Amino acid sequence: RSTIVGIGEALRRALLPCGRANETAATAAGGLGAVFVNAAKDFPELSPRVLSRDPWIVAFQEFASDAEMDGILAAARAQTRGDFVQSLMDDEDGDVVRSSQHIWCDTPTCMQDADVVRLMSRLSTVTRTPAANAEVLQLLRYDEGQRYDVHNDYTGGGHDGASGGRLFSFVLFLSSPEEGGELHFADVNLTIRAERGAAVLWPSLSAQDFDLPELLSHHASVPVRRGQKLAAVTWLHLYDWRTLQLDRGCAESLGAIIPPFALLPRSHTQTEDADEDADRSEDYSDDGRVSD
Ligand SMILES: O=C(O)CCC(=O)C(=O)O
Ligand SMILES: [Fe+2]
Repeated sequence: RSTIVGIGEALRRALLPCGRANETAATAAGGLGAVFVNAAKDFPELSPRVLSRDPWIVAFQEFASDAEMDGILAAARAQTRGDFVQSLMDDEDGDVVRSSQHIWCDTPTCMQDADVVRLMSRLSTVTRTPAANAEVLQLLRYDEGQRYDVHNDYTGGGHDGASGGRLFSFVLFLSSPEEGGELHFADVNLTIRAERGAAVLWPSLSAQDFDLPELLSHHASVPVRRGQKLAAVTWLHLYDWRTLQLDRGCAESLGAIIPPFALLPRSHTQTEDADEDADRSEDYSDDGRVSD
C-alpha cells in the first residue's frame, strides 16, 4: 500500500510541482483561539500578555535575547546584498504608504544562521505551525520620519494558492526608538511601544473562517520621531510556503494577487466603504502622535 501511496505522491509532484506541498492545514478551523490562549499560557519565559481577544493580539515582552537579536541582524547584513534598501510602496493614488527600509533574510547565509533558525523554531512552537509555513524574515529599519501606514497583511484566503493565506503575522522589535515607531492597531485603537526584544503576534485570517480575512487587524508603524526602529517581521501560512518558494521556485502559485495594503471593510457583511477607509488612515495624526 505504501508503494502505491508513494507512486501517487511522486506522480502528483511530477504533474503538479507547485501544488500544495502538504495537504494538512497548520491549524484546524476553529483552533485559532486555542493557539493564542496557549501562547499566552504555556510560554511564561517569553512574558506573554493578551492585549486583545477580538481579534487576538498577544504581545511577548521577551521573545528574543540580546545575543539572538544581534546575531539575526549580523546574519542579514552578512548577505551579499546585506544593506537596507528603501521599501517604498505607493497606493493607487501614488501616495507613499510605506517609507521604511528592509533586508530580506532569504539566502542560506541568513536563513541557516543559528540565531535565525532558533527564532523561527520558537515562533513555530508558539504558533503550533510548522516552520516550513513561515515566509523568510524581513528586517525593517525606520529612521526618523519613516513609517508604514495603516494596512492589513492579508494576501488571500486560507485556501488560496498552494501555500494558503497568511494565518499569523509576527513582529519582533530589535530596537527601542526614543519616540514614535509604535505598532498601532487602528480597528481596536491599540498602541504598542516598540521595545527591543518584545514581539507581537496576531492573525491575518478570520478566526471563524480561514477563507476570510481578519478585518480588525489593520495596523500601522507610527512615524519614528526620535531614534531608530529596527524590527523583524514574518508571516506564517496555513500551508507549507518554504518547500514551494525556496526549494521548488514556485513563486507564481503562492497566493492571490491582492494589494497587501488594501484596506478591508470592518465586517464580512459590509461592502467596501470609502468613507470608513478614509477614517481609518487618519487613526494616527500627521505629526505621528498616536491618538489613544
Ligand atoms: O514595523 C512594524 O511594527 C510593523 C511592520 C508591518 O506591519 C509589516 O511589515 O507588515
Ligand atoms: Fe503589516
